[in-house]
Formats: sequence, C-alpha cells, structure tokens
Amino acid sequence: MPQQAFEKIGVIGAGSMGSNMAMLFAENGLHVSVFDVKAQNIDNLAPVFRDGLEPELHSRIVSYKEYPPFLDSLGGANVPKLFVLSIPHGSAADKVLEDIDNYLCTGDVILDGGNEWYENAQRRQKALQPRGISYISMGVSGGYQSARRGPSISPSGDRDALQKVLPLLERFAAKDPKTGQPCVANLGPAGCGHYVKMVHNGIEQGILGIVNEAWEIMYKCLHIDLDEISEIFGKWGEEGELRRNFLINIGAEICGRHHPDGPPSHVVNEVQDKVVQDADDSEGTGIWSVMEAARRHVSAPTIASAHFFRIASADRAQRLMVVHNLGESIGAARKQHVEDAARGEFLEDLRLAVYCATLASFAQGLNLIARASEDEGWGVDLASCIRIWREGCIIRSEYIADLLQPLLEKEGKVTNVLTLKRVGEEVARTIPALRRVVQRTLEWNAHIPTLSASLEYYKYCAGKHLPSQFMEAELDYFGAHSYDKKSEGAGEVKKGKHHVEWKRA
Ligand SMILES: NC(=O)C1=CN([C@@H]2O[C@H](COP(=O)(O)OP(=O)(O)OC[C@H]3O[C@@H](n4cnc5c(N)ncnc54)[C@H](OP(=O)(O)O)[C@@H]3O)[C@@H](O)[C@H]2O)C=CC1
Ligand SMILES: O=C(CO)[C@H](O)[C@H](O)COP(=O)(O)O
Repeated sequence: MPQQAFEKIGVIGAGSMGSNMAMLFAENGLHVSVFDVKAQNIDNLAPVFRDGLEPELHSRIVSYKEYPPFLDSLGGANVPKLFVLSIPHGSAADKVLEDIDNYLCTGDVILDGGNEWYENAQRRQKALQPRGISYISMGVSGGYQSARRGPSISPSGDRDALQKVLPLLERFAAKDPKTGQPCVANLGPAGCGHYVKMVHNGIEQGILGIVNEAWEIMYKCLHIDLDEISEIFGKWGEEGELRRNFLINIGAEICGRHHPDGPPSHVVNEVQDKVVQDADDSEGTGIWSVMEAARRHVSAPTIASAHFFRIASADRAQRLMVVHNLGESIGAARKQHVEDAARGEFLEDLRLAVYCATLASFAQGLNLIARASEDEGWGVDLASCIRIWREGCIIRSEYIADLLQPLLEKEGKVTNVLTLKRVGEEVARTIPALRRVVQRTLEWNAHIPTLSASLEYYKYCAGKHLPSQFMEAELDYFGAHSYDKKSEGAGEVKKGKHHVEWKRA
C-alpha cells in the first residue's frame, strides 16, 4: 500500500544550504518549519525568505528559535515527521538527534543533507532503525545556488522510507536538461549516499586543482588578461570536451567579474591565495576522499595532489617563512613570450590537457566508489552516479557524462574505468596534449601538481613494465618482503614466494 506522503518538513540548520533548500521545499508544495541553534541566524532569515519567495508562499515557511514549537509545528511527538539536516558534519547531528529525541517516533524520516562521514551516517541509521525511525544518508551537491534551484542528490538508506520520499526528492532535484530526468537516485543501503557525495567532492577537488592550474598558466605565464581568459573559458565551456563543465563555466564568470564601483579592477585579483576549509576542519570530504583512496588501495593522485596543494596553500604565514628560506624564484611561475600562432596551438593543448586530467579525476573517483561498494556490499551503480551528476552539482560535465554513462550502463559492474575501451581511446587521443602542457609549463615553473599527477597516473596505470620491479628487490633486500618472479605471470595481489639472501644479517 503506498504510504501517505509528507506535507510538512522541518529544516534543521539555516545556513546557506538549509535556508535555500527551505525555499525550494516551500515551492515544491511543503509547509516548511526552519530551526537553527543560533537565534541570530533565524532573525537573518526573515528578509531572505521575504525577498526570495513569491508572496503567496510566505506563509509556507515559519522559522523557530526553540525546538518545542518547531517540533509541534511538524505534528509533535506522535505524528511521523520529515526532517532535513543541513548542519556541519560530525557531532552537530548527534547533538540535534539528542535534542529532538523525545519528539521522535516510528515513521519519522531524517534526511541528513550535510557532508557527513559515512560511518557516522551508518551508526545513526543503526541506532534509530529499531525505533522505526529512518535516517537517510543524503548527499546534496551544487552549492547554495543549486540548493535554491535544484541540487543533485545522492540518498541511501531504508528502502521503504526512501520510496516514500523519492517522489518529493524527484520534484526537488535538478533535472538533466537533455532528458528531463531528476538528478537523484536511491544509491543503496545506509551510508553509501554520503560516501558517493564524499567522492563527488574528491573529484571536484581534482577538477578545481586542474582549472586553477590552467588559469595560472594563462594569466601568470602567458600574461593573457583576465577578460580574455574569461572568453577562453567561456568558449571551452560551450562546446567540445569541456562543454557544460560547471567549474569551467563559472571560471569564465569569475575572470570577467569587475568591481562595479571605482576604477576598473577584477574581483579575483583581490582574493588571497589560501584554501582553508580542509585545514580548519570545516570541510571533511576532501580529506576523507584521500584517506579512503589510500585505505582501500585505489590510486587517486589527481585528487590527492589537488588536496595537498590546498593544504600547503592554507597557511600563508608559514608559506612566507619557507619563501624567505628557499628564495622567491623556486615557487614563482615565470612569464613567457609565446608567438601568436604558437599561442593558439598551446591553448588548444591546454584545453585538451584540462579534459584529459578531468577524466583522470572522474576515473579515480569512480574506481574508489566501485572498490568501496565491493568492500561494503553496497551495490552502487556507477552509471547512476554519473546520471545524478549530470545537472545541479559542481562536477557536472556534459561530455564526460555522455561518454561514461552509456559505457557504465552497458558494462554493469566495472572496477577500473581505465579498462573501458572508449575511455582508453579518449586518453590516447588527448594525453599527448597533456604531456606537452606538462613539459612546457614545467619549464615555466608553473604550479602543476594536479596536471602532472594526472599524466603520471595514466603512465603508471598503463605501465607494462614499471620500475617497481627494482623497488620490490630493495624491499626484499632489507625487509625480506619476498617477491613474485616475472616467469610466473601476473600473479595475485599477495606477498610473493621468493626471497634472496642479498646480504647476511
Ligand atoms: N556550502 C556548500 O556549498 C555545501 C555544503 N554542504 C554541506 O551542507 C551542510 C551545511 O552547509 P552550509 O549551509 O554551507 O553551512 P552553514 O555554516 O552556512 O550553515 C550551517 C548552519 O547550521 C547551524 N548549526 C550548527 N550546528 C548546529 C546544530 N547543532 N543544530 C542546529 N543548527 C546547527 C549553523 O549555525 P552557526 O552559524 O552557529 O554555525 C549554521 O546556521 C554542511 O554539512 C556542508 O558540508 C553540502 C553541499 C554544498
Ligand atoms: O560540498 C560542496 C559542494 O559539492 C561544498 O561546496 C564543499 O564546501 C566543497 O568542499 P571541498 O572542495 O572541500 O570538497
């Protein structure tokens, strides 16, 4: 029997995501109650909702500074309620669940829309399930603009509860402009929705690094002015391999944005070169993606290099001490003179290099999801991940989605995206451009941790004879770690059978 759909939703956490989702829920026919721990945050919402919503919807959202009236507005302690949490990861959600515990009852559904560590989500789901309360691990992507207009959503958890809320989430989610399909899918059991969102952010971190490096090469090395870079990014984002690539599209807008008042100046030029959200622990997904890749033995150097670059960027004061110690020239990108004709050719190489490296970031992320899904028995469908990332999210990239979705749908279970024939053809077609860009920009001393790591990734993944032959011998020399012999074929991922007494102890 179909369950009665919810008519009300309680949004807990009225920050940039929560407040915008509240308005979108109101537009999707729900009565919305909003709560935040800080009274000031609730006071700040009044003008936001007044200006952001059509007048006839104003009465659909009511904000609360205390839990009891907030929870009563949703029906109180004995009526099944729908919540969405949009708060920082970690202890905040545990505190919320503790605070509202007396009001929770069988049939309640809690959508955790934060960037949560998947094991926290699994723990909460396990604790609430015996009481008939469904905790849904719900990745939400696309930043606050998408929270307002339609995000990409990766929910997972109790199947019946998800069945009940999926029609609402399908209305709420971004729609693929090609097919009109909502960018949401039930990804599997508890925790994996947050895992997929974590990896989305890992891939995002890789692409942010790649685009960042392309920007420096154009701006600092080739001395292209920002308005022209805006046009270049604009063209890249219109057609070809980078079409409708969100981070390229917004790169065009960022480079073209001038201060409206005063003498002409670009906003991006006043931005300090620090990315701090990993280092101040406000965001965990980048860190966890790197940890998970290492823990599950999945090679993900594009994602990891972008991450370590960000960490080094965060503490500018410490960096300046290193600059003082090592000298300025070591870390400074150098200006180059490139003839006009050669410049066009180089920019085309750069465009393809950005694509080739972006494909590496996707491959690494998908391989990580595949491995985690296998380890945990989640059964995550990689094609569904690509489908829900087609619109509304930060890593949306039409060409890559058009390439990967049909391949993954056809193949079903894939453990390594680089083994797919069409992906191989794409890498073969574009890696020469990536190689040329890395080669030249290395000479220019540009910062290219992510581009160069992506090149090396392809090189070692496609290496028939790796120098690790020598590494294995060294490991055997000092650690008696033993090795497999070439004559024995590929063998398993297991300790070898042979040891040589290289030197007596
Ligand atoms: N910003 C983005 O682009 C995206 C963010 N996310 C995730 O969504 C979640 C919310 O992000 P965002 O809106 O950007 O963050 P904000 O900091 O803007 O909002 C979080 C809100 O939750 C409040 N809060 C903190 N602790 C509690 C609590 N225990 N109970 C109730 N409210 C609480 C905060 O109050 P206070 O002001 O006191 O801190 C704040 O108002 C995070 O998990 C984030 O990682 C997901 C996708 C995109
Ligand atoms: O979740 C997000 C987008 O999807 C948030 O924007 C988040 O802040 C991204 O952080 P990071 O780049 O550190 O992963």
